[in-house]
Parts: sequence; structure tokens; C-alpha cells
Amino acid sequence: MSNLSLAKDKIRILLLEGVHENAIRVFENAGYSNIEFHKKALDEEVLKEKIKDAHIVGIRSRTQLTEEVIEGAEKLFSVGCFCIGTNQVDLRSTLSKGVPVFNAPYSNTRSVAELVLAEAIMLMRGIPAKNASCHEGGWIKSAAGSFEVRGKTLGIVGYGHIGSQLSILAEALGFKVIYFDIVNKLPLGNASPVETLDQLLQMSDVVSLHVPDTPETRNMMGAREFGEMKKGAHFINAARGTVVDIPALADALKSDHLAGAAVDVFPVEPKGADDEFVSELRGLSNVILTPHIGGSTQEAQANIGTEVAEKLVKYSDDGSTFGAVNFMEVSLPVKGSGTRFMHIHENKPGVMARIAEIMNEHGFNITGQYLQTDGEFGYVVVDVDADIVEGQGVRQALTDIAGTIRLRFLR
Ligand SMILES: NC(=O)C1=CN([C@@H]2O[C@H](COP(=O)(O)OP(=O)(O)OC[C@H]3O[C@@H](n4cnc5c(N)ncnc54)[C@H](O)[C@@H]3O)[C@@H](O)[C@H]2O)C=CC1
Ligand SMILES: O=C(O)C(=O)COP(=O)(O)O
Repeated sequence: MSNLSLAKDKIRILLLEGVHENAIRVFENAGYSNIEFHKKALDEEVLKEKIKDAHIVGIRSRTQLTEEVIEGAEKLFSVGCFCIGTNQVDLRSTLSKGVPVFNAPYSNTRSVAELVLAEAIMLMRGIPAKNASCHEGGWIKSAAGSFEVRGKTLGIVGYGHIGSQLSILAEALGFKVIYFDIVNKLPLGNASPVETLDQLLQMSDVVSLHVPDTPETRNMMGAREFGEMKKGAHFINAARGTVVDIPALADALKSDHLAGAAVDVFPVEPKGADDEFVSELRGLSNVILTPHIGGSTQEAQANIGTEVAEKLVKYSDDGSTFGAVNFMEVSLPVKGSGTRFMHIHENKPGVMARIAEIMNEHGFNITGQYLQTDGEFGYVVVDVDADIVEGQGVRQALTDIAGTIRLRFLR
């Protein structure tokens, strides 16, 4: 009689947006061979079709896993965001379907911080316009509007992994660093927190955003906020496009209130190289435009490929949800002999008692039980000393427990 876990070659893995080949290596080394790889994001209709059969999906920031897409993903049991941001995934729908979502919270932070620092220098020296002019045969050899960054004030909005790393690097170059965060954050080096966003805007020569996309950060930089910035200051956004009102930024630049800007992320971004990039910022000579490449370095992508794939493998093999962004976190020992199963359920009284009862009825001894609940949902991983196989009615009995969302037998 066969084991109840799904064989590894039957576990279908859909990897999109050209995630690094390290991810494929990690899956293959762990025995997973059923991998479909796409270099680009898929159109929504194609995505809906492909995701129907997928157990594991790996994406980057482009693919939108909306409630509707998740709804049709009947077999999906985990999602890997091969990036930091997880705003592209409906975290609530995935949780309620029992699908943990993993990301790589650190692997590309350095890449973003380095790019922002370089842009700060380029903007303070007026390089975008000078570069463009040279390409046209011009020669703007002038110090007008060009400044060292030494002694200038960099205002960092969002002092998390990227913001705080930027703070250290910028200070080493001579920037005076101030920051604003809604959470109390330990100032690194000589950086100082300020009380309000407005204070930061009024004090900074360069403002750089490093906040996530949340309802509170949407359009947090609009006409009023740009008006609060010093005349001649510079603005950088490598966080999320939704945080900035782009027409208001374009106005602040065209009116010469701001001296320059560098923007890596946009409210609407092209799907790929064949799709035209449309923005009010195009053609402004004092603006550096980059195609959402803050985290796109060889080092970052290779690390992310490994990190996220390892989390997905650990979850698939052992049930570990450590590092999940939307889900009850359970860190587990590697499964030993016997059977391990996971049961994701609505957090109602009686579920755990019923699981114990079913094991008892079959004469199985529970050797390990790892439970986490979040008020609304519960996640338990159970180890028993016996090999649970087909024909014993265990799967059906566990599935029949009221409130069961998902049941999976691990290897
Ligand atoms: N351009 C690119 O390629 C990349 C962009 N990103 C973006 O950068 C963002 C930041 O990344 P991390 O620093 O790793 O995130 P993080 O979560 O470590 O830090 C975000 C910080 O923002 C703060 N924050 C949240 N809401 C705020 C508000 N309304 N006002 C002020 N502060 C607020 C948080 O308290 C936290 O300290 C990501 O969420 C992602 O959207 C990340 C990597 C690459
Ligand atoms: O890590 C993030 O949040 C990013 O924005 C990078 O996204 P990407 O993997 O380059 O699509």
C-alpha cells in the first residue's frame, strides 16, 4: 500500500520572471524535477491557466497573485517571492487557502543601497543632464549647481534593512543622515531620527524612500510633500511606485523646485522589454530613470535564488514555515521515521482533540506535535510513529474535521 505523500516528481513547480538558476539547482538537489521555468511574467490569463496545476510558484515583483488568481490555484501549496516586496501577492487570500508565502528579506538590500548612493552623487553633480548633453555633442563644463555630498543632509524615509544600510554607507561618504520611520529604530552611526516626515523633507538635501507598499504609504509623496522639500533638493525612489504621485513629482521638477530625481519604481511598470515604458518623467533631463533594477545584481539574484528555493524546499519536505510572511511560523526538525502530516485549519475548538482521537483510533502514537495559531487559523504538524498508508481511512477522517483547510502528508 502506498504512502500518502505526493511523490516529489509529481510536485509541479512554476518559476516565473527569470528567477536565478540557483533556485532550479536547489530544487533539483532536493529531488524535485517537475520544474517549469519562464523568463518573463505571464499575462494574467496564461498565469491563471498555468497556476491551476502548480503546487509551488516562484515569482518576483511583477507577477500579481490577486485573490482571483489565488482562487483558481487549487493545488497551490506555497509561494516564493524571489525578492523583498510581497505586496504583489494577496497575503490574506493565500493565508485563508493555507498557502504560506516566503521572500528574501535581506539578499538584495546592499544592491539597492549602493545604487541609491551612486544616484545621490550623480544627482548632486547634475550628471544626468551633462551626460545627455555630451552624447549630443555638447560640453557643459560648469560647476553651477554641482555639489559634493560631504556635509549635505540625506533624509531616509523608512529605516529598515535598506534604509539603515544606506545610512551607514552614506555617512562613510560624509553625508549627515536623518531618518523618519513609524517604528522606533535604533540610529546607526551618527544618524538621527526626526519626529515627522515634514521635518525630514524640510531639512534634507536628498530624500530617499525605503518604505514598503502599504495603504499608509500610497501616495505619501504628493504635491504638498514635494512643496515641503528644500528648493534645489533631490528626490530618490527605489521603494515602490505607488508611494509617489508621479505627476506631482514631474511638476516639482519642471518648476525647478526640485533639482533632480532618480526613480526606479513606477505605479505601472511594463511587463517586459517589448512593452513601452510610459511615464510623465520621460524626457526630463534632470531625472535618472531605471527599470526597477535596484535589486538586480548578479550577487543579489544568486543569493535570492538559493534563499527562497531553500525555504520552499524546507516547507515542502518538512513543513517548516520559518520566515513565512503571511503564515503561522513553525520551525521543525527534519522528519525522522514514521509519518509526518500537516493540517491547516480554522482555529476552532476541537480540531486538535479530533486529530488526537483519530490517531488513537488507529493505534498511532504521536511522537511530535508543532502547533501555531494566529487567532483565525491554526497550523499543526504532527509526527506519528507508524507509516500511515492508503486504505486506512486516515486521510478522509482528517479531511472531514470541521474547519479543515488543507491536509498534506510529507515525505
Ligand atoms: N527597487 C528595487 O529593486 C527594490 C525595492 N525594494 C523595496 O524597498 C522596500 C524596503 O525594503 P526593506 O528596507 O528591506 O524593508 P523593511 O521592511 O526592512 O523596512 C521598511 C521600513 O519602512 C518603515 N515604514 C513602514 N511604513 C512607513 C511609513 N508610513 N512611514 C515611514 N516609515 C515606514 C518600516 O517601519 C520599516 O522600518 C521594500 O518593501 C520594497 O518595496 C526592495 C528591494 C529591491
Ligand atoms: O525585492 C524587491 O522588492 C524588488 O522590488 C525587486 O524586485 P525584482 O525581483 O527585481 O522584480
